[in-house]
Amino acid sequence: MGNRLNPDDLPVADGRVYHLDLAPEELARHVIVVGDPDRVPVLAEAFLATREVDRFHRGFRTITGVTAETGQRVSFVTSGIGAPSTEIVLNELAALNEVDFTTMTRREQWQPLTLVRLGTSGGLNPATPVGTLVLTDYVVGLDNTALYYDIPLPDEACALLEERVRSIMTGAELPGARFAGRIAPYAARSDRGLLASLTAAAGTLGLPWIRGLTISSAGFFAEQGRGVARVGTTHVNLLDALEHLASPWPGFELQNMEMEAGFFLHFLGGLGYRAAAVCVVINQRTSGVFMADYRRQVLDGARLILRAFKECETV
Ligand SMILES: O=P(O)(O)O[C@H]1O[C@H](CO)[C@@H](O)[C@H]1O
Ligand SMILES: O=c1cc[nH]c(=O)[nH]1
Repeated sequence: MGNRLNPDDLPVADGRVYHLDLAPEELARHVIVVGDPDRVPVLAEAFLATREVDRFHRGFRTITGVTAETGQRVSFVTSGIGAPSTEIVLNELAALNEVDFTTMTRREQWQPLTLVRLGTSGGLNPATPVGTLVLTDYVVGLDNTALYYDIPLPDEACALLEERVRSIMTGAELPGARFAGRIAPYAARSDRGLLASLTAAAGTLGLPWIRGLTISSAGFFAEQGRGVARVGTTHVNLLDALEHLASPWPGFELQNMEMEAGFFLHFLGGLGYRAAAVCVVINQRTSGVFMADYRRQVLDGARLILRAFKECETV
């Protein structure tokens, strides 16, 4: 029992993990993770033929069931907003998959989970219309939550991206800003096989979609170039600066900005799970257009992911 987990390290009450209020057998091996808890019942209503679990705790709604279209068991899980919240959820999902809750020890064997983040995002590419589904190829995270997890660089493209974004961020800093030089961009990528399945499903369904580069910010306002508050910001014209990122590399077109894909792909890639991100472009940061009703596009995104899950199952 040397590797028994301390109840304070992994809090479990009534056999269910603390924040998600979920037991190991209640989690499916294919998971769609959404930011907004209200999106969970919408997806369940649209896609599940049967429901076996519906839980809501600490703002995290989870529904598990079998889909009508593919007959696959799937969980819809909430990440909440931002990397810190996502860090809690993904650690608990991994524990549900890898820990025996009766002995509180790590299982010797477990199957990797397959997870896709389905979210909304701000469009950074003027050529990509609002309503498009962005399949994240690579992501650069600007939060510091991921920096607590020492995961090797996935490839050379990630190394290049980290360097480029670091240099762009530094160049956009206001001279003398207190936190100048403190932001450390990190890059991650979607699982190649899962991304290929998503790309194939998107082509089959005939939806507006594009593959590209995503920026994951640590916040929604100053972090995404929104100077709303009455305090100064560390960077000037951050969005203008980031827009210059894509140009040197065909295939690395910058597409969108959101708040979870960076940690999601970094952490899950480190665990060896299959993970990807699909986000609807709901506004155009460069022109200021905003689409408040994106329910149909989110449902399209979920349909696409469920198709890809089914294809992956046979690979
Ligand atoms: O729609 P979700 O999945 O929440 O994603 C986006 O929307 C939130 C900001 O409004 C952030 O969580 C961002 O990543
Ligand atoms: O602009 C946007 C829209 C959605 N989500 C974000 O994080 N930013």
